Amino acid sequence: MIEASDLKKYFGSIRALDGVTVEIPGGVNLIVGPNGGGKSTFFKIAAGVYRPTSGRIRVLGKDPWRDAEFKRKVGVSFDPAGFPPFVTGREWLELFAEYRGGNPDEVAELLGIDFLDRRIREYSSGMRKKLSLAQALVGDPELVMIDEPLANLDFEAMGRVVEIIKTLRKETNFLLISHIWEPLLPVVDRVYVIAGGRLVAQGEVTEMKEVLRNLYSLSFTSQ
Ligand SMILES: Nc1ncnc2c1ncn2[C@@H]1O[C@H](COP(=O)(O)OP(=O)(O)OP(=O)(O)O)[C@@H](O)[C@H]1O
Repeated sequence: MIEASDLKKYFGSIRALDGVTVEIPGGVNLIVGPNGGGKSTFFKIAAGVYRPTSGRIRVLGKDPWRDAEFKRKVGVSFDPAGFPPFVTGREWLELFAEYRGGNPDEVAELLGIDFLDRRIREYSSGMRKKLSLAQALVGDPELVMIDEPLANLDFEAMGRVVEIIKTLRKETNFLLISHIWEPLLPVVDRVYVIAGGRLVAQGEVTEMKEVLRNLYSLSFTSQ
């Protein structure tokens, strides 16, 4: 689904990604790692937002930076999400539905969104997160990429998102970045740890539970 080879992204002297080689198969894939480790940079290259400094990436067989067709097959939710303030949630989702298909009302119902006709500038952070998730899901894309799917959500909404992934994983692939990884583990297939601009661990979720627990307790004991 995603293949990267010696992928690098430098911002001046900052080596945000410093040679990542990875093959991410279909399924539900979770990227974790410390703040500033390079997760979002990898995500943005995979989403076609950043051009790599060097190296190669293919997502669903396409070059995300160059291939316009790519955007019809992939739904993306960034964190933080950027929206134009004066449009309504419905108008925003209609833009995505226009080129990817799908129905804004259906995806809104799935996420428990009952505020589609209000202007986005009136939304709370949790409402913005839900709209951003809806934007990634509308039109049933082949790959759904979500940066922080559970951030800013209440417990009910978190449970709903986990259930949505559980249902959709039969026909859709996911690439997730999440600091809140524990609720996601039951629906995740594989975990990747990016730190210091490098891929430092990867594996099936069953093998990675211990690695995750160690990372978590290390980050507490080192403070
Ligand atoms: N647009 C940018 N310009 C300059 N430096 C950047 C830019 N984006 C990221 N960086 C730097 O690249 C490094 C990796 O950042 P990145 O956002 O990829 O990390 P992350 O793992 O997603 O972190 P977090 O968990 O805090 O979101 C950091 O040192 C960051 O300061």
